[in-house]
Amino acid sequence: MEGVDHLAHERNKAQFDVAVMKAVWAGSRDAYELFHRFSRLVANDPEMFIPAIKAQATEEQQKQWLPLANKMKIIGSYTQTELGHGSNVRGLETTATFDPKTDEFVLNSPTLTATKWWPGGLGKIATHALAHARLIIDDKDYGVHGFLVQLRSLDDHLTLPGITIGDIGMKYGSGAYNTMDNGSLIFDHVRIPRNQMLMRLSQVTREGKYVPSNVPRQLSYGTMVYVRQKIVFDASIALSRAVCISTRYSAVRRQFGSHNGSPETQVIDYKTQQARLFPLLASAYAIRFVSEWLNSFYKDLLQRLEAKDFSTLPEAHACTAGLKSITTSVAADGIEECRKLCGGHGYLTSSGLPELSAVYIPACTYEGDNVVMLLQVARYLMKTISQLKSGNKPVGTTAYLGRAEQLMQYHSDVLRAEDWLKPNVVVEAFEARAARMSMACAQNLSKFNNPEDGFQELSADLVEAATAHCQLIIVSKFIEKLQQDIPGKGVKEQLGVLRSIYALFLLHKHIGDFLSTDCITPKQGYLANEQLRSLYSQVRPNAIALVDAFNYTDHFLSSVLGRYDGNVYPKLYEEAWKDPLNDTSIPDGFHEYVQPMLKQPLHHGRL
Ligand SMILES: CCCCCCCC/C=C\CCCCCC(=O)SCCNC(=O)CCNC(=O)[C@H](O)C(C)(C)COP(=O)(O)OP(=O)(O)OC[C@H]1O[C@@H](n2cnc3c(N)ncnc32)[C@H](O)[C@@H]1OP(=O)(O)O
Ligand SMILES: Cc1cc2nc3c(=O)[nH]c(=O)nc-3n(C[C@H](O)[C@H](O)[C@H](O)COP(=O)(O)OP(=O)(O)OC[C@H]3O[C@@H](n4cnc5c(N)ncnc54)[C@H](O)[C@@H]3O)c2cc1C
Repeated sequence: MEGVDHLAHERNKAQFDVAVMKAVWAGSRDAYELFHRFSRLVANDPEMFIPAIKAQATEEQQKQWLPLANKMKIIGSYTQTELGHGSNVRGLETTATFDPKTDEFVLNSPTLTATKWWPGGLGKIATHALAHARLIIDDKDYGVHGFLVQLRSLDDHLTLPGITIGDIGMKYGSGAYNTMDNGSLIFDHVRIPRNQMLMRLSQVTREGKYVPSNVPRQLSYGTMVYVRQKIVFDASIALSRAVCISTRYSAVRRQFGSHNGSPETQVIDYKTQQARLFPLLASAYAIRFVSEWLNSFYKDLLQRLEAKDFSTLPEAHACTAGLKSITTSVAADGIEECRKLCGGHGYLTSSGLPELSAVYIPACTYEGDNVVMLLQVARYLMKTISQLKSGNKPVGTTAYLGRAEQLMQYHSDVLRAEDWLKPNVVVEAFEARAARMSMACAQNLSKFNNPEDGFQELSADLVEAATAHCQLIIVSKFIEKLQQDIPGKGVKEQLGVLRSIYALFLLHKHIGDFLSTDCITPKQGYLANEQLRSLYSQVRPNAIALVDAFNYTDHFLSSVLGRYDGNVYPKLYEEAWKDPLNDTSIPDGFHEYVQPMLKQPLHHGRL
């Protein structure tokens, strides 16, 4: 029935102020108002290019290029990855050789594997590329730098001489990511003026002298730091969208349990459904809050960089790389789990979930493969530990490693299931687990003569240690969020429940880590699980209101199963009838191919 709210009885169960929770989810009341007024930002925003210019171009270059990019007079593509090299940026092969006679750089792709491959917008639309290439002066290789290269005529959009561009072809699924023209590009001795090398961080003079910057070379990777922190925020959107669909549908869907004609059981009431769904609901909130924190950390980094304070750059890199990795993996896996939670209907395009999954899963790869990113975190952790000996006191997200000795002695004092609700009890257990895993890696590394050999050999353990560290950050930031003043009836209580679910679910999932590092006993692990079950029951009456707090419109969700009004079945049926196969009752080709078979004579009563 139109106009009837089939989920009203669920909404009436809520024990908290949903309007206030909407503002908490949005970040502030103002952010909520803004969000309410404006439609969502489109994920594949072609402005990727612009942050890179801001980060790497001189003021003069910015004055020249940014107005053009902002007014869409030029369309740029961030062109870094090559056919043979993605993760290993230092291994890129494209060259930009300085020609002192003409005061130009000559861009060239010396091999097939040097072909630029993947950059978004490059295949068909971009007029310019921010191309990453090795700077060569007098046969000397100065490593990878950024160059602005015009690709296509601004008059007729035809490619310029020496440039071969194409689209790299269809991608996973048939959905929206195929509307993105990820491209391939070969340079054949393409000339650009010297002032089109981005020279904020290092310069090449008219005489061909390389002037290295007095700032860390890692600043040239600044765009990746910027985009990675954006991707963490994006993960909260993608996961919460899937969770919203799956939670609403789980309250609508009924299976089994009918007695004497009573309705069947709502599948959301099955404990197994809750144990799969509610941790994802909690994860969506956890990722949202950690992304909020990461964004403020990033803003602080920018202010420091302005003042030539580079002290937090390594931590910013480790946090953005690690959180990008953890949150996109959780979101990608979570979307797939949400699809399964919707049973067969989840596999229909009209559920919105297959499309969301196909568009989202490359987030685990782009802007840094997730394992490669965790290995960067592991390097940072190992470096931090190695500096402990020289009295360096770690700060920020690694401050706990400064208490490593104490954490090595830690044994959880949990006696009852409710003890696991205390934030300090949880944080200590997560700190001890992360510290012990990292310390064990550091100790094993010290047995190798060549640290790089050791790093390779132990890389699987290092990834696990990095994961434990990143999970600790997320748990801690959730706890810190709740230390803020949050008004509204029941809002803080509900967030407290979600915080505990998030932490205890992780503890349950990684129980092997906690037990093998001797941080908790099997009995304490059992108590954590007992507490988790009781928390699921507390979330149950609030589940629909907690996803309503995301404030997503039906248009944004694009899902028959996730409709706000829960009116799923008539709409599913209606959607099916929009399938072009249903335009005619006899399918194309039936008369040509199927009917002749049906008309073949029977032999002895058989075909
Ligand atoms: C604009 C809005 C965006 C909205 C976003 C939401 C939606 C997005 C939707 C679609 C977007 C799709 C975008 C996709 C775009 C791309 O994929 S662009 C290509 C991205 N490519 C990568 O991410 C490559 C990954 N590889 C790397 O980052 C590096 O090669 C590496 C870090 C793995 C290794 O670099 P290398 O120089 O070889 O490093 P090391 O020798 O290991 O390290 C040297 C030191 O530098 C430190 N470091 C490394 N990276 C950074 C960094 N980014 N910032 C600061 N510092 C860094 C590293 O820790 C080492 O430090 P130490 O010497 O102290 O140990
Ligand atoms: C949808 C999409 C959009 C993209 N957009 C852009 C763009 O706009 N611009 C751009 O320049 N690029 C873009 N890329 C490219 C993207 O950044 C790279 O694909 C990404 O950085 C991963 O690099 P790779 O493909 O070389 O993976 P590889 O490094 O080849 O990864 C293959 C496997 O090797 C493993 N591996 C690699 N190195 C190590 C190591 N050191 N230790 C252990 N394991 C390792 C990885 O974990 C992975 O399992 C895009 C990619 C995708 C999928």
